[in-house]
Amino acid sequence: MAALLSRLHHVSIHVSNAERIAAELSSKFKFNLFAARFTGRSRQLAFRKGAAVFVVNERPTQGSVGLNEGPGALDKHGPRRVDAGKRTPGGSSACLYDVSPRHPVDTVSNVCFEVEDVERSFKVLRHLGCNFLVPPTTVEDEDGPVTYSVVKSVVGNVCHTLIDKTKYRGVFLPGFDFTVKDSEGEDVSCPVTHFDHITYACPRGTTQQVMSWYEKLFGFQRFFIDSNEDVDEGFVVNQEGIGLRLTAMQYWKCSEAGIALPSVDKKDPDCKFVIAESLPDQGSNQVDTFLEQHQAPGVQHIGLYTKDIVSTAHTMAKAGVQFFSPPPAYYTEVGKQQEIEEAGHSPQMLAQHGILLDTDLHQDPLSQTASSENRRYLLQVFTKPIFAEDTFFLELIERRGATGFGEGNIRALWRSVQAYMENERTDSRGEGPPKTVQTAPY
Ligand SMILES: O=C(O)C(=O)Cc1ccc(O)cc1
Ligand SMILES: [Fe+2]
Repeated sequence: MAALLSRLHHVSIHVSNAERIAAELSSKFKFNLFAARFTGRSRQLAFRKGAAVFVVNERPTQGSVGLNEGPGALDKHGPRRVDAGKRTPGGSSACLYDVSPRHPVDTVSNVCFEVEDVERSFKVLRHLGCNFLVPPTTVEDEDGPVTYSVVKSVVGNVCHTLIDKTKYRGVFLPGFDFTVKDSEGEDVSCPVTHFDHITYACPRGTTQQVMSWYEKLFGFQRFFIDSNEDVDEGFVVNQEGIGLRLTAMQYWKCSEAGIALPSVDKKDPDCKFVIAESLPDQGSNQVDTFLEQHQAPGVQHIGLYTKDIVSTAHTMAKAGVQFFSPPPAYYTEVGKQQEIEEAGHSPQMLAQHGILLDTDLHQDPLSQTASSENRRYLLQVFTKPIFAEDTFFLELIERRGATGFGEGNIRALWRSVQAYMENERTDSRGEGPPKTVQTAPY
């Protein structure tokens, strides 16, 4: 039996300069800083937009604490409690609810999940051979206790904090102080509601191992991105210089149902996970670039779900977010133009910010043709890398019925990134004038 997850709680970023990424998240991506924790050695800043929460941790530059040296590090005597009664919880620990990674570059390295019972999860997972970096540890403040534990994932530097907040009445976590109350109302110009998916960049040949790990330990289930996808191969795009293998998995929120088996009580799927690996002999690509520059497998991008991608991209672009754009021909190609119009959008509006549209022609088994009612759409736009290296980026995604990832969008994204790496990126580093990039038609 796996340890089931109630829901995704937050995603934690570790950077050398918290101020820079904090400014990006709040002024450009319109996240609200709502809680913060400062110690002599570190800063942790929590930002949210809808249910999507990022915690930005500043890497201590000197005398940093290693993975297994933290205050809650696992000792040979099993779990130990840093416990009750503290008004200022967490003492001086550098990264409460996380480990301070010794990672050489900025990175998104912890995906924190809520669970119902950390002690129980710990026992189950340890029995299944899981590697714990922090044993169950309780911290509390006047709003009650929270118990957490940190487990190392099979993917590069990724860790998962498992957290039980069921007895906690506060808004975020003990140890964090509230900053100005963020506006609770919906931001109509930028309606991002939650994390849609998290994509890992992994080395060739490791997808199966990653899938099995998440299946066995957390009960994740495979889902097919495409109806023609091969069970063993995953969704393979291997043409015209694109060499990508994608495999997707998800879990079901199970908090309200107690520990129900996902197959018995299918609740809404929570954030999906995508494993991306490159294929050989297709030249340089964004997955290998990530692996080189990040110096490990890890979180390559996160899809932010929005109810209105046009308005969100417009607001963010005005605030300075840079998006990848496909070549203008994408929007003037007859088939694509018609597809965009049939979906109720204007090619000009989508072109303005590089928004891609894919149609999933879901054929009703009883009907001969795919009518407009069973067309499902997927709109996506990808930002340029957020950190100094070509590693992590964000994506905006609006789903109109489509649940997977569009092959056309993946191709368009791939080409835009390729063009950027060969052209703009070198140009922005002052290495010569822009070159004309030849791209294949869509
Ligand atoms: O399409 C998406 O949003 C995905 O998440 C799939 C994906 C994964 C990795 C890439 O380098 C490009 C596309
Ligand atoms: Fe994505």
